[in-house]
Parts: sequence; structure tokens; C-alpha cells
Amino acid sequence: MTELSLAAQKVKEALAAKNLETPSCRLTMDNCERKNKIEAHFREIMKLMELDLTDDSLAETPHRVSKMYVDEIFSGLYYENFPKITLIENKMQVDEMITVRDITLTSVCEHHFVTIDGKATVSYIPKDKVIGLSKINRIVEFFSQRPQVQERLTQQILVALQTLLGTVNVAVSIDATHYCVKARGIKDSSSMTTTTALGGGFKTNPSTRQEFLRALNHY
Ligand SMILES: Nc1nc2c(ncn2[C@@H]2O[C@H](COP(=O)(O)OP(=O)(O)OP(=O)(O)O)[C@@H](O)[C@H]2O)c(=O)[nH]1
Ligand SMILES: [Zn+2]
Repeated sequence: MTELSLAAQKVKEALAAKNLETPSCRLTMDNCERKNKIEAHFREIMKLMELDLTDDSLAETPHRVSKMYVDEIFSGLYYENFPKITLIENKMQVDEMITVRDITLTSVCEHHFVTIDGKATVSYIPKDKVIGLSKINRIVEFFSQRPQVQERLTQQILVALQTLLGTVNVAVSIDATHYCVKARGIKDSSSMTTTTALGGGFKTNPSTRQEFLRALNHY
């Protein structure tokens, strides 16, 4: 197994300590074996749906799905894939809020295994370290690439950033459309869900909280 980076180890421990880890059972299996097994099971699912696996358009689908699950849409289940994090010493002594707004987020609902399509906004007030901006997008992407509920996803991003930045002063908000609500079930095509996770001053200081809420609303 690949050795985890220090950042990945710290984030993993912090989430476990706060009971925020995605429920999972570890297997001693490499990704090749994992993909082969998923492929075989997905082939069975397709057969049970009475699809003709000899058709040239369908024949490779079980293989495609297994690759997509392990290497792409569920790759965030494995901390070996945690992004490389660049932290810069806060020499400029920035002590005001930094916000990355409208981060594209695509995840999968863990109840139905269909798409969650949303945007995240992340703010923090630096202490000793400033993070490379794109790393915030990458952390959002990492935790999105798991079967998720929006509430847990929001909290996981918050705790990961608090851990890496060494400050509790972090805030995360996600607006998302759940395709399990839009494309099936109640079939509501317009409703969206907003979740917010606030840490430190964002929770306790009314003016910091207001500043974040204003940033969310673009004014
Ligand atoms: N809290 C929360 N619920 C979610 C999320 N994604 C999906 N759900 C809900 O999970 C619930 C699962 O409910 P069930 O009654 O077991 O499933 P279902 O019969 O398919 O329900 P319907 O969607 O109402 O047809 C549904 O109400 C979904 O809308 C999420 O991110 N957070
Ligand atoms: Zn769902």
C-alpha cells in the first residue's frame, strides 16, 4: 500500500476523532483486484436488468464503471489520493478573511448513488499558514469523490481545512441539487439544498459570521 502523506494522515485522524469519517470497512485489496471484482458484480447487475452484454456498446460498460468508481468518482475514499497540499508561511501576516467562492462540486448521493451537483464556498482567516488557493478546490474535490450526504461532506471539508491550516476559523457552505430529488422520487427540478459548517469566530462572532454570509451572497 502507498504510504500516506503527512497531510492525509493528519486529516484522516482528525475526521476519525470527530466521528466524521465516511462509514467504511477496510479491505486488504489493491485497486486492480478491487476493479476486477466491481466489474464482475456490475456485469451481473446488468445481466439481471436483461441487458445484452454481447452488444458492442454495452460489452465494455462493466469495465468502464469499475474504472470510473475506483479511479474517479469514488477515489476520495482512499487517502492515497489525498491532494498534495502547499502551505505558505503567513509572512504577510494576513488576518482578514480569504474566500474561494463557487467551487464546482460533483458528488454522489450515498442513498441512491446518483449525482449531487453543487457549488462550495470556503472562507478562512489565516493564522500561521496560508494555503495554495487551488488546494482548497482540491480538498473539496477529494471529499466530493465519495458516496456522500451533503451535511457530512460540508463538515469533512471544514475539519480538513482546520487541521491543515492550524486554525478553527474556517467556514464552508454548499449549495447543491440532488438528482435523487430531481430525477426520481419527488422529481422536484428546482429545489436546492444549502448546508453550512462554521468554525471558531465564524460561529461565535456575529460580525465574522455576517461577513461570511455577505461573501456567500456576493456583496
Ligand atoms: N439529509 C440528507 N438526506 C439526503 C441527502 N441525499 C439524499 N437524501 C435523502 O435520503 C432520503 C432517503 O429516504 P428513503 O425513504 O430511505 O428513500 P426513498 O424511498 O428513495 O425516498 P424518496 O427520495 O422520498 O423517494 C431521501 O429523503 C433523500 O432525499 C443528503 O445529502 N442529506
Ligand atoms: Zn439520494
